Amino acid sequence: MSLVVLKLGGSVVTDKDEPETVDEAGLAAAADAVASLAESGQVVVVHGGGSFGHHHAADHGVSSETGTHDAAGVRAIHDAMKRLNDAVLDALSERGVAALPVHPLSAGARKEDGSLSLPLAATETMLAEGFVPVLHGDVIAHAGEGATIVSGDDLVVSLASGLGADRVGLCSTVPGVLDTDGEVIPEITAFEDAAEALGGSESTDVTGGMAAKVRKLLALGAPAHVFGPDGLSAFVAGESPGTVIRGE
Ligand SMILES: Nc1ncnc2c1ncn2[C@@H]1O[C@H](COP(=O)(O)OP(=O)(O)OP(=O)(O)O)[C@@H](O)[C@H]1O
Ligand SMILES: C=C(C)CCOP(=O)(O)O
Repeated sequence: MSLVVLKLGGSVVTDKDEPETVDEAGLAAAADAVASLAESGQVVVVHGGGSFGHHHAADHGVSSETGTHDAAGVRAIHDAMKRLNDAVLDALSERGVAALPVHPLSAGARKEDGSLSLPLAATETMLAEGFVPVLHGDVIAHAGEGATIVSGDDLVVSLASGLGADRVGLCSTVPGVLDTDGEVIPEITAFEDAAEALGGSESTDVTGGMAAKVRKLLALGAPAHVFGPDGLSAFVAGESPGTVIRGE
């Protein structure tokens, strides 16, 4: 059975500029797409932080590299992500999807060099039993740093390579990776293909926006599609909307 890893960008399922606000229309469209994918194969969902995780992370001075030992701060970030995760799970379960949460804080960790170790037994067993695991960008224990942020994009890379995904999709608010004229770049095989056009994110985002996304997906070694909400149904249909990123 085919396995799809789909990331729902925080900017798709939340209003990124209003603290802790779900984008109901964006979430509904995304949940419809997951429901269609789940009818025909296995799917792992990952969602980003949007206006839930990033504001709290910035307030506590925590990023992917800079950690904290303040347990209250870690909980503030994690609890916000759990609230968003609950909203995503509710939207999926309303559509009959057997969605279950996997919280990275309780499952994985980072080594001193920043590399992510994400045990996959829970996710794998859920898939085998017909569930749809739903992970999320989170705060995670990091050797020597206390706890740092793990982005949904990092989780996608670990999941896709560890589980041997057949297709990877990242749904963001932009229709793909854009060139300096604002046109979608159809294919990226090296960072230089898009370096000039790759800035960070326009909103509060402690994990690096589109440039970091492209770097991580190039390291994946499997094709990944970056597309906007309008590309969701094409991705579900097995087409190739937006930008395809193929690592070496
Ligand atoms: N060349 C580019 N093409 C497309 N988007 C770009 C480019 N350069 C910078 N960006 C920014 O990257 C953003 C997408 O990355 P971002 O990490 O915010 O997406 P996301 O995955 O939806 O959100 P989150 O990190 O909350 O999950 C766009 O909204 C845009 O502001
Ligand atoms: C800020 C937090 C907690 C999650 C970040 O995940 P991302 O939005 O996928 O980068």
